[in-house]
Amino acid sequence: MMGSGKTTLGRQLAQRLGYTFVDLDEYIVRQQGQSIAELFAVQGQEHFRSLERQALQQIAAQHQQAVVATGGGAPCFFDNIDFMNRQGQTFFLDVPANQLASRLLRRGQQERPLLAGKTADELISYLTETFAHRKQFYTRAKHTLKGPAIKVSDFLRVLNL
Ligand SMILES: Nc1ncnc2c1ncn2[C@@H]1O[C@H](COP(=O)(O)OP(=O)(O)O)[C@@H](O)[C@H]1O
Ligand SMILES: O=C(O)C1=C[C@@H](OP(=O)(O)O)[C@@H](O)[C@H](O)C1
Ligand SMILES: [Mg+2]
Repeated sequence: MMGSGKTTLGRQLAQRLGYTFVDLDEYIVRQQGQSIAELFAVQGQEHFRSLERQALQQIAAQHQQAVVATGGGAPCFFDNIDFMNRQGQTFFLDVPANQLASRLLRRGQQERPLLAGKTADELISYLTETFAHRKQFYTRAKHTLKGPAIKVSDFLRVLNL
């Protein structure tokens, strides 16, 4: 989910493993020359989802040893979760919705078009409902890390490193 720490922890994990780090959102922003908010506003979410799928496949073809942080929606569209499971290890960061909301309130909302303009109450409702719908995709990841504050050492333990 948004705010679970994919970008932050993915970057730290890659550094610890000596792997390349790729953030799917950052890759798309650089490739398209537009922010995530602009992409949603100008061409719509559907177009963003197709760019996201294309980027995921490009990144997989470009790297052998990389940590990839996806956006929270990526595993929930097309066959992306199956595709990712075929490429390597996949992790679901299962962070409670109230924790996501407190991390994302205000600053985190601005750069995330799905959250922009929501009050605190609207944010918690949206995250709770979206999480409930998306769980069926997230739980197909090979590994789940659960808790309010997941750490890099949690990934390493699961990978026996
Ligand atoms: N493990 C963590 N513990 C506490 N706060 C975190 C953790 N990971 C990320 N954060 C904070 O939560 C916010 C969202 O993190 P981010 O890595 O962008 O999440 P995502 O990429 O999953 O949306 C940031 O403000 C970040 O500093
Ligand atoms: O959950 C989502 O649908 C989205 C998550 C975002 O990434 P983060 O999960 O890194 O915030 C970004 O891809 C876009 O705003 C949509
Ligand atoms: Mg991110």
